Amino acid sequence: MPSESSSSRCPGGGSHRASSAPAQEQPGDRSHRCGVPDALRLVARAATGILLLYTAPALVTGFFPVVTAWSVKLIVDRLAAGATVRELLVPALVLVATGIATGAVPHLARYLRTELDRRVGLFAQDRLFASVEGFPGLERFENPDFLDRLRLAQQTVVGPPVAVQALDGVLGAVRAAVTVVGFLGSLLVISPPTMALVLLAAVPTLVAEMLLSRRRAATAWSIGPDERRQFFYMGLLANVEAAKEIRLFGTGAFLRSRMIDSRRSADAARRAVDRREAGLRCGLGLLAAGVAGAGLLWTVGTAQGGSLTPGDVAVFLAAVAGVQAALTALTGDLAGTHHALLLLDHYQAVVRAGPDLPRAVEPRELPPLRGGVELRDVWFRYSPDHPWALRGVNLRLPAGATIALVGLNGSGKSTLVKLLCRFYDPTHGRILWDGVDLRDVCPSELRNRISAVFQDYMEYDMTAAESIAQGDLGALGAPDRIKDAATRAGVHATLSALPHGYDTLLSRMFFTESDKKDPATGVVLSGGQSQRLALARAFVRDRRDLMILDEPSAGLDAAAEHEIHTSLRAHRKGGTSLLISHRLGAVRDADMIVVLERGRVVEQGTHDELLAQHAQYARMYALQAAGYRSSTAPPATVPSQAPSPTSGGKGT
Ligand SMILES: Nc1ncnc2c1ncn2[C@@H]1O[C@H](COP(=O)(O)OP(=O)(O)OP(=O)(O)O)[C@@H](O)[C@H]1O
Repeated sequence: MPSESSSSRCPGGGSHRASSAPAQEQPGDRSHRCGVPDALRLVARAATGILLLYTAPALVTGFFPVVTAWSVKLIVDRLAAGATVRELLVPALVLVATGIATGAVPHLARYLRTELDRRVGLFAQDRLFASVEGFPGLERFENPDFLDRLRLAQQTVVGPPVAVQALDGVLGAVRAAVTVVGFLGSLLVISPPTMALVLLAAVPTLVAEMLLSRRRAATAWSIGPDERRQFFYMGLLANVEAAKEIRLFGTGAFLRSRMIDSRRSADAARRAVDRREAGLRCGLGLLAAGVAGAGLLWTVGTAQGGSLTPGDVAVFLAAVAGVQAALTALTGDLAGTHHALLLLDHYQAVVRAGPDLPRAVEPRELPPLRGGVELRDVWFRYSPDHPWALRGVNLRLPAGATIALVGLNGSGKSTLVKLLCRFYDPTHGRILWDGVDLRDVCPSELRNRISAVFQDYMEYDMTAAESIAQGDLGALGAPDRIKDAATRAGVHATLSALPHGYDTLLSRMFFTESDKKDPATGVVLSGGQSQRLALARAFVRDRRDLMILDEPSAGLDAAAEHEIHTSLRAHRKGGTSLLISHRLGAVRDADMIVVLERGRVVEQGTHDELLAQHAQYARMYALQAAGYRSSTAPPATVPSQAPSPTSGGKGT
């Protein structure tokens, strides 16, 4: 169990506190729900100065419609009273100034807004991926709920960041509220009955707009699955990997119809809301026109009686239109803010998720491997809902030995490797590195001592040298190390012959308009060559204590796999290696072969010892050897020394 005491630093792993991994948050979990202050804090941390510059004019513009109406009123009233030019000058200048500001401020605000988007986007993106990079384990990457949340969180940082959208919504709502209050206050001063009339007309608008925005938000969420399906089919139809099967199986039309069905279904939901919105807006328009008309008749009549001035009539008309427009904007802004905050929830949940593995308070140093790695009664399942992948594994990997792990599909080989790298912790039991429990060491320190090629190795869209140096970034400035690793992986000749040698880009993704026709811009390696490149990536860091090759050679022929393992042993004399392979002949020279079956170690020993046991290993080996014989008949009995399956088909 992780020990508990004061905090200390773990290189690359953050501070250590005794804590178990936080419970997996679900997308529906609202315990950390974001509010406007969270959005503001994020924007302020990214760009305080621009935030202040942007906020002030954005709010001031709320007064413009009211100031304009009052200026018009004063001019009209003074004109009607036969005022002099001097008396008209001030309201006229205010009107002109407001007009200029109304024309200029939006452009300035737009520039500040885009700058705010850029800075907040950069800050939020860096923070999001720093958090993701900080998860030491793999569980979250294999959890569909978390992946869904991560996908939504990524959406919040591409395009206009949602924190700025939330800020904009709030500013818009405040601006609209300022306009409404300004007009109502003006009418209260001029004529309380007209204010009551405008207020009365505003209530249905407000209610209708709120209902509409709620329905729009509900529709946006309800069509989410349809939209995701649509994107899935779009991606599939444009994907080079899928293209082979789609063409061969002739499923293109089927997939396209599914994509279109998803779109139709989403469109139908949107259409229903649009229709409702159109009907309601027509009603609101009629209501506004009715109120404006009735109010106008009343105010004109009152003005004729001398109780209201012509300017009061102008303010009334501006107020009816202004309040309706401001209320529509207000509800739209509030709905926009609500939507942005819901998305920000996902962002914050990822950023605040914390490490996904328990952390030792005082991490122990991991010494270079002297004795060995030992698994003691290790049980593991991916979650309580999953069956056990490892069931009480007891195994010792002695330092300096080459150990092969074999077994049928699903027997737990890759799972065991994931535990050795501490991508997960055992559910029960312990893994000891020279007696030190892996739970008590910093994951980054452990991984510093390990090199590996995984079954699902990566292909990087980088130059050949950069791609190999991903195994050890220190090799970036050391071409000899890169060449040595490539030579050992049997890919040096291929890479040297590329248009720019090791500096050739292994991708056709990043060409520009000018060099897109130049084949030297980038090349695509074959599957087997890519696999050798992945091996070179592992070899470039092979001064590590433990080398793991998890089926590194599925794309290579049997002889090539044998050659790789032989070369590995020669270069790693004295080093500890764990080899996983389905080709038993390729690993027959290992110091120890361990057979896994349904998560249990069922046999272990040297090749000869295991053959002598006439058990599962011997059966598997005989079966594979039979596949290499010229005769297709299975062997009647298990031979004591079957021919090597790596003999490349030149069987007996
Ligand atoms: N991410 C995962 N989530 C849930 N179950 C998993 C996950 N990965 C593997 N399993 C399950 O754990 C068991 C062991 O799988 P594992 O990949 O370790 O087997 P393996 O021996 O490496 O198989 P193969 O030879 O096919 O690579 C299998 O039942 C598999 O379905």
